[in-house]
Amino acid sequence: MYPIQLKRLPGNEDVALPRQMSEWAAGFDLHAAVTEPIVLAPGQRALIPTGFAMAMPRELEAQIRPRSGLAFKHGITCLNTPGTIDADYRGEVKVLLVNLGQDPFTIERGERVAQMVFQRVPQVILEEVQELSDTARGEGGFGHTGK
Ligand SMILES: O=c1ccn([C@H]2C[C@H](O)[C@@H](COP(=O)(O)OP(=O)(O)OP(=O)(O)O)O2)c(=O)[nH]1
Ligand SMILES: [Mg+2]
Repeated sequence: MYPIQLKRLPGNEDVALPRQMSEWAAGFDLHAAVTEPIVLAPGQRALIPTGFAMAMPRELEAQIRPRSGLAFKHGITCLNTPGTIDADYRGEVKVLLVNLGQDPFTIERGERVAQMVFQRVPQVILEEVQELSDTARGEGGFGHTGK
């Protein structure tokens, strides 16, 4: 269990903090902290505030992912999915939504607009070399094994 600290930002006492909607849910749903409803026209994007900031151990990241129900029913998704929350970020968590549907979609205050999944990030060291190890795949990619 990793401890994650959440800080509610002023004026958002009425907006729920991230929460799991079932006991084993991978994602914590994020609630919109918009001050008034936002109408997203087809093709339009908007940065949605969530009303909180957080601190997590450095070996973690948080991914902001779409909710499949909003995507399926309304074409609402995260433009930068999965969004990346760095462990050292202390600003408000925001959700970049885009409307890929055919109808305007209204985002109400308190509505669940996305979900946040925590992941461990391996610590790595990048080193520049002149030669890479040989493999059977070599440089083959982008479908070279067939359809
Ligand atoms: O969906 C997102 C994506 C990012 N962020 C915040 C947290 C993250 O740590 C920071 C930077 O995100 P990212 O690295 O994806 O954006 P960038 O364009 O590279 O900005 P920066 O130069 O600030 O790293 O913005 C969000 O609140 N929501
Ligand atoms: Mg960045």
